[in-house]
Amino acid sequence: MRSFLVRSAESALRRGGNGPSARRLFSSLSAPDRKVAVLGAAGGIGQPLALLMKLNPLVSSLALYDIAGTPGVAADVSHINTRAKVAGYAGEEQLGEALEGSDVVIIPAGVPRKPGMTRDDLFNINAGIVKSLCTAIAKYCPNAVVNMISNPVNSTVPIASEVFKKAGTYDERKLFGVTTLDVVRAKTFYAGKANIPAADVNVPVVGGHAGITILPLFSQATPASNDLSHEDIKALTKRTQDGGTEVVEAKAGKGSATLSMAYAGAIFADACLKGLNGTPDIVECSFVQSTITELPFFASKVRLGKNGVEEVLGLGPLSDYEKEGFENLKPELKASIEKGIKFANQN
Ligand SMILES: NC(=O)c1ccc[n+]([C@@H]2O[C@H](COP(=O)([O-])OP(=O)(O)OC[C@H]3O[C@@H](n4cnc5c(N)ncnc54)[C@H](O)[C@@H]3O)[C@@H](O)[C@H]2O)c1
Ligand SMILES: O=C(O)C[C@H](O)C(=O)O
Repeated sequence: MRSFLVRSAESALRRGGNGPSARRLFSSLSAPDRKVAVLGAAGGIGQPLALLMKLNPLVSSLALYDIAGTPGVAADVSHINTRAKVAGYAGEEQLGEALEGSDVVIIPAGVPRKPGMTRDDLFNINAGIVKSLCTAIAKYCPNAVVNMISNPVNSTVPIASEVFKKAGTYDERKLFGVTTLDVVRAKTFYAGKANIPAADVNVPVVGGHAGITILPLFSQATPASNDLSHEDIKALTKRTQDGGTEVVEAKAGKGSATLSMAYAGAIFADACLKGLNGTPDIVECSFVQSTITELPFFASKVRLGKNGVEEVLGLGPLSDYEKEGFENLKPELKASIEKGIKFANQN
């Protein structure tokens, strides 16, 4: 078994990996059995995410669930000669079986934006979807780590927390809003402007996942660049905050980011799996229950471990521009969190 894993990881590296992220994604060589379930697996994110999770040698079992279409996706992905055994589940009656025994559940289920919409415009449809999926998670895999991708993340994560609280299964260390795409974008845009290889760059992104609630901390970017003016930093911040809208407009009615999101989702799920497996020093940004501000949820760097969140890390020193952004984002983020909590308790 070990030599199979070594060969899978090495050949994945040879084929695709040339940076720290790719190396981290494919690097573990002797791993315990781990089941990952993707809910919404037939969708624009779900399909490439299923592919990337099938390539991850940390995954031994991959359950692909959607309301329809998953048997085809599962048959297709299952022919790839990597470790994970793949099964497709379609329709609510198969949801329990898809979830049972899962260590990590990734949720990209729900409708995406069209041009002119905000993420909050998705609330009415996606809140109900997330609520019913989380009710099933509480029943069938209450100990799983949950990676919430469905928008609006600033509200869907609080909805999930309330559902789990009501079911008596809430463990704040195991609920994550996936904000990795904001980090991926901040790294790419910064690298482009500073003329640094993208794979070498790190940029924390804090706050939430919508418009001004997305706060990239370019003052903490590594490697530091002395070539960027304040105007450059403002433009990079705005582009990171509007990155989702940039894709929605370019797709012109055919949805939002799917491929970059699948990449970001795979990076984050890999970090969660590494944490569960006891790999030390796994740190990613994520929207989690937090006490680093007065808000109950906030995205920041978190250290991942055997139980999910091991430590919520502080914000570090902020520039004056970032301090202003930090104060400005709080009212909108607070309202989105409260909206999610209210929905979960009234419906
Ligand atoms: N967190 C992020 O950074 C981020 C990035 C991109 C997109 N998103 C969000 O992810 C979600 C999905 O985007 P997409 O482009 O994949 O959309 P999509 O429409 O292509 O796919 C969504 C899938 O969800 C499925 N679905 C709907 N109801 C379901 C249910 N009850 N159970 C299981 N599956 C269900 C649909 O059948 C569909 O296959 C959207 O809400 C989008 O806004 C988040
Ligand atoms: O922008 C969207 O609606 C999708 C996603 O949240 C993104 O950031 O790309």
